[in-house]
Amino acid sequence: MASSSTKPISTPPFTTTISSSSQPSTRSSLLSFLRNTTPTPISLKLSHSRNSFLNSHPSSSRSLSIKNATKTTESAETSRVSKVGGQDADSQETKPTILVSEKLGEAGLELLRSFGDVDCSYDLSQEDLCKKIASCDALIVRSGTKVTRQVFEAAKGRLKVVGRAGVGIDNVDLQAATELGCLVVNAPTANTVAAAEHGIALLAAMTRNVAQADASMKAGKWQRNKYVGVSLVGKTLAVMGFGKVGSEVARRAKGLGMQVIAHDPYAPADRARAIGVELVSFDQAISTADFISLHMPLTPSTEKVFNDDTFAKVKTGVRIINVARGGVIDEDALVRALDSGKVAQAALDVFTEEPPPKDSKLVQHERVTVTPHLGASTKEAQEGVAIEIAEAVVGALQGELAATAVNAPMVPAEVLSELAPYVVLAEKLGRLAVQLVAGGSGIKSAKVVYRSSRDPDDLDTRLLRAMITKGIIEPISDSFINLVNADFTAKQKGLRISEERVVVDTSPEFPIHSIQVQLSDVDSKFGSGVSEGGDISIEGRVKYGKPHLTRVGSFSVDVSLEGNLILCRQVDQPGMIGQVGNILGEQNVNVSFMSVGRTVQRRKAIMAIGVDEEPNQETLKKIGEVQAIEEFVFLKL
Ligand SMILES: NC(=O)C1=CN([C@@H]2O[C@H](COP(=O)(O)OP(=O)(O)OC[C@H]3O[C@@H](n4cnc5c(N)ncnc54)[C@H](O)[C@@H]3O)[C@@H](O)[C@H]2O)C=CC1
Ligand SMILES: O=C(O)C(=O)COP(=O)(O)O
Repeated sequence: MASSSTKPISTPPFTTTISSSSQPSTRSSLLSFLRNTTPTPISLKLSHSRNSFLNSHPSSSRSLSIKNATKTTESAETSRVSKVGGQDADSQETKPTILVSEKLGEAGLELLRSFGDVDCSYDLSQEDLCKKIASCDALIVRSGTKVTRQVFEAAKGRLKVVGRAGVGIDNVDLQAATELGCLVVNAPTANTVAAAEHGIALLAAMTRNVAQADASMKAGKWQRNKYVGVSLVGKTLAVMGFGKVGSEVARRAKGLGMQVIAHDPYAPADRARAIGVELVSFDQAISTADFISLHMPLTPSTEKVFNDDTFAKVKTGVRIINVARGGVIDEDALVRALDSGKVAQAALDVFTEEPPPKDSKLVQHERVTVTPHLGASTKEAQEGVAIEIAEAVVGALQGELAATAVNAPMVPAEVLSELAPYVVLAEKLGRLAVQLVAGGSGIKSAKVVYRSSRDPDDLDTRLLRAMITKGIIEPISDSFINLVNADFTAKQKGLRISEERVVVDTSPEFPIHSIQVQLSDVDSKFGSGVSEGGDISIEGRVKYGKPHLTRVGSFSVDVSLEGNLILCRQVDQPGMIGQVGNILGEQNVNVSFMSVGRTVQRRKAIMAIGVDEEPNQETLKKIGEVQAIEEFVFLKL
């Protein structure tokens, strides 16, 4: 039962707080970012017909946590890893299965092996990949594996994370991954220098005909006049895509005495200026350059941006280097431009189809230098990439947020550690608010109000918003909801989430003073949860690093958000805490926290009771029968 020790927190006016019990650490809560927990709302008094949205059912028990995942998977290979059946998975030793479908650096493999069962199966056909994937928790790929919708569907919900050991994720169907709640992470930094160096190597090799001259000598020839090259110094290089690789190429090209211009619609001008590069329009870049080096990702908007029209605008005799993706060039158009002399030479590391057909005109072209997608292939880059991706995948399998997530809010580590307790709070508030909704009307809009003393630009709320969305959607959806697909699922369900920032005069040491979740145009099964404005309204704060519920409707309370929660509205009178506490105690339900909030003394009060266990129906019925209690609701956190 509750002890009578008072927690040293400042309570709002008219609020009494009694607490016992240890609280979950923020870290353990953090681990649940990518998990799916499934509360089932139960309410007695004032519980009318359930609205269509809520009616949709309690959510499934799928989870991104390894333990739960093995619980729900039925494949033969899973049972080899763990046969937990219907038992409590916590008591089982389970190891995740990680499929590595392309060669990965040894240091990364070691890290993965220390955590899970690693299956290195290279050169799998799509069919074999689809068969294998149903028994895998993670998949690690490079550019050679196509992770299609078919693969995600074949995973039947078990696959939690796809790790791309490199930058480009054009071989992964991100939309399918997101819809099915599978996190995609990449390793964006470890191969930047390798790719840039390869770009420079191709540039130099192409202009001095190194590959052609080498082949000629090996064929027994000595052709000094045939392989006269062109110089780089003083020439203009256009870097298309001024990101990590592009800017490193630019830096190196400047060292070779080239003039460098760049085109990138999203690159900040000051970064370009800092290394003496002018950002220009696409047309200006291609029409003034002697050399064009491609460094943009392959996306629907960059696919075949180099086509007949583009080649018509380039300087005659231009030389092209592509270490980005083959698909950004229309390869047939490039062959035409080479044949016509519009393009003098090309150096290509990447191709639309890899490997390209043996009779590819482009590969066979005399003025084209080719390498088989070697941009990232240095020992250093491969070790770095392997470690970067192994860490991200292991973290994701443990339920942690990945700083390199491609299809979930990505938050820098320092921001994440500051936001962590608010993230836990955000999900719990969403979860509580939705459990107060009664039947009759679907939830169409939710509003989140963040009160903070920080400048709006200084607070990134994407992660909080996603967690509130997850909290709202999860209890009312039969599909698997996590941080990855929460927004997508909310949109599918027609739920609009708006956000408002209110600047308050509190200590800027803390990023957020309070978070309020309001659900409008819905009926509540707990009338006291409705604010004066008519919305279901729940507000919380982080206190001493822990999430607290501080307001329900227009009642101030103060209860630590852990375990489960009972909210009662009663006539404010002595003995209420004791009566309810006794009922719970008789059933061995431990009270972890208790708080009474009232508007006017001896009139209405709200009692918020944190309970470790879930009271049975009998216990809840007894609480409902206490005379002074007018309504109450049991909520799972
Ligand atoms: N050949 C190889 O082995 C390697 C190839 N790559 C390729 O290089 C690409 C770039 O890598 P990073 O620099 O690390 O990525 P990044 O994300 O740092 O840079 C990409 C840049 O392209 C820009 N961009 C996007 N759309 C554009 C457009 N329409 N026109 C011009 N710029 C546009 C972006 O704003 C961004 O600044 C990757 O997406 C990958 O496809 C990367 C590493 C190795
Ligand atoms: O990182 C990238 O985008 C690359 O293209 C490298 O590809 P790879 O891992 O060598 O197949």
